[in-house]
Amino acid sequence: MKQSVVLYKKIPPDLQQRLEQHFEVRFFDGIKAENREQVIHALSDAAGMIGASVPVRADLLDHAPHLRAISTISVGYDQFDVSDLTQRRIVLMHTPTVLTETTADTVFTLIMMTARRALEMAEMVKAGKWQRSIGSESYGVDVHDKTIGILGMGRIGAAVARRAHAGFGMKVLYWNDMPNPRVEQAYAAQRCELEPLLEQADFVCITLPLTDQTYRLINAQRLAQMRPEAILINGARGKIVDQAALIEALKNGTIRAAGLDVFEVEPLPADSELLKLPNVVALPHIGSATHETRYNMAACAVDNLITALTGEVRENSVNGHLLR
Ligand SMILES: NC(=O)C1=CN([C@@H]2O[C@H](COP(=O)(O)OP(=O)(O)OC[C@H]3O[C@@H](n4cnc5c(N)ncnc54)[C@H](OP(=O)(O)O)[C@@H]3O)[C@@H](O)[C@H]2O)C=CC1
Ligand SMILES: O=CC(=O)O
Repeated sequence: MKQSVVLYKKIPPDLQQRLEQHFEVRFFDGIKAENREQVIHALSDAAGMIGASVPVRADLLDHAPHLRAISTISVGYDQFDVSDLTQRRIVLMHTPTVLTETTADTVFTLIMMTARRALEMAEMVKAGKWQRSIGSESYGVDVHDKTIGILGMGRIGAAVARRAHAGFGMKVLYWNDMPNPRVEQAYAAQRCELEPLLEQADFVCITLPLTDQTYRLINAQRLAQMRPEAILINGARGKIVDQAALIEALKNGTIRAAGLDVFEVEPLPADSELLKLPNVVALPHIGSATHETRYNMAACAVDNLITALTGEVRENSVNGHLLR
């Protein structure tokens, strides 16, 4: 008899078929109040789960006594309590690498849009308000030859550093718990403490995971350490920034602008003050959202679940090494 798995995000039909070759698949379009009882029922004999964008914690896991693997269609895994999963002997799989370049492109999109005020200017043109040559009040700032400060020099941070160094001639500073000799050599990146990085960078880019240590890392005090001309880019997780403090800093000119793909609460409420600020570019968490990359992530996650439940986990596991 096939093992049963809960699929809680829509994936391309050919990938669902690949799953179905190995498992009995019970599909749910997300996990929400309306279908929670049915999900819990399906979890009662499930060996695996695969999906994204939903916290999967003890309130669900307590109903899944046979669960052995969860495959998240994301690289970030802050929706999970890894030590609880490990205690339950559930392996957590994720999708690093396949989304690195696309997410770095999104970070650079935010850098360009905020620096050149592309959204404001495009909205002005669309509104039919472009009636004469623009004046200095509408100018942006250069990106090339500036200093970028990258918080979290992992996969995505390094891909951002490559674009900054090779494409824009930028000086690269970074803050990371361990040195990254490869980026130091390849992109002349310099590792620094957080405070000097914040004091020097024209662009501060967050590419860190959300953890207890990084929660609200960028608070009012750290925003005040940034240059008034500096731009904050968050392509990682909203909760790494104190959003109320950021709104204040953007309103009172502590920093120039912010480019945000992620927010404390998602979807960002339509009445958020952030949306009223002209110096904010807000995207709906689209870091990896291209057809190619989302397909590759789903394929990676499907293969991860198959390996975790039928083979030997060698890569893409968050806690596999703790379970051997
Ligand atoms: N907006 C979007 O759609 C997307 C957002 N993301 C987010 O981006 C994050 C980063 O992804 P990725 O680059 O693949 O992950 P990596 O693990 O490769 O990089 C994270 C880096 O941050 C460092 N780091 C972690 N904690 C700290 C800390 N407390 N202090 C200093 N450095 C720290 C890590 O160092 P070390 O390894 O030495 O601990 C590592 O170098 C993901 O966790 C996810 O949340 C990812 C993809 C898309
Ligand atoms: O936010 C996206 C991810 O893959 O993590």
